[in-house]
Amino acid sequence: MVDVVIPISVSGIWRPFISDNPTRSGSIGITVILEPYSFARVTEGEGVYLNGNPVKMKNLEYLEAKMGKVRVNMESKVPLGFGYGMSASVSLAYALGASQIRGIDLEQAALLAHESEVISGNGLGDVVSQFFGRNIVYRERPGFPPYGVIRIFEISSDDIYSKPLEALPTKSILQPLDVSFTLINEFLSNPSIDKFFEVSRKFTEALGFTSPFPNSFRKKGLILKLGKPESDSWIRHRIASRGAYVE
Ligand SMILES: Nc1ncnc2c1ncn2[C@@H]1O[C@H](COP(=O)(O)OP(=O)(O)OP(=O)(O)O)[C@@H](O)[C@H]1O
Ligand SMILES: CC(C)(CO)[C@@H](O)C(=O)[O-]
Repeated sequence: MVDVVIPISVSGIWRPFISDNPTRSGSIGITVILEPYSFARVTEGEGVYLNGNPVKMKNLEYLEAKMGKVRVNMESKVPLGFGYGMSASVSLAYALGASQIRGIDLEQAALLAHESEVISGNGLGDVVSQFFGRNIVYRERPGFPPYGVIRIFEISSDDIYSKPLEALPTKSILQPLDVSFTLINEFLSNPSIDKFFEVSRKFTEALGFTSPFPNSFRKKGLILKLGKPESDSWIRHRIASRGAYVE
């Protein structure tokens, strides 16, 4: 029996880089790593369950084929498909848990989770950010290390809120926009939580996603907001100071 702990990841800027090699594919961009963590118990058996519901996705078929079947019971405070990087979290939970049961190196398992995300088209930078990252992650070069390169910004906040709106496919947000480079540089010139929200709002608006709330942006099917909202129906987050780990 293995317990795995995984943070949420929400990208505010991204630019896809897809090649024939899934290890080298991914995205550059800026991503905030958030609590609450998801918890997964991985055991011998089969079937992946998120908050008691069976999960079927291509990522898991890939991981089952590469690592053999295991059973994953996962609990998360945020839903799958909205933009919280949950497909990467489920894949990482599977891969990290199975690695301990089958005697596979942890980083090799994370690579398989990254490949499963790229091949299924569900995510590009989430596994790298959740596994190697914490706080705010700048993916300078796309792909899994050593091809991929990340830089971590030690920024903290416990004043972040999200509102899940709807599940949307990742392909609806993969249009490559050149403005991503300008906005990444804008963040790098003054890295702070306020700047992260400012550049993320500009980037997601350029993609056609708008938020009616102040100090916020819409990433795919969710709104991420800095500062307490007027209504209570939001999920509260703290920036996570640790990436995914096996307990
Ligand atoms: N109940 C469900 N709701 C949403 N998606 C589901 C569900 N069950 C299985 N899926 C599958 O889960 C995957 C969700 O991947 P997706 O990348 O959209 O989610 P995410 O990781 O939460 O978002 P993002 O990658 O934008 O952060 C899809 O392949 C979808 O088909
Ligand atoms: C493509 C993406 C925005 C989906 O959440 C994410 O995986 C990322 O930042 O690469």
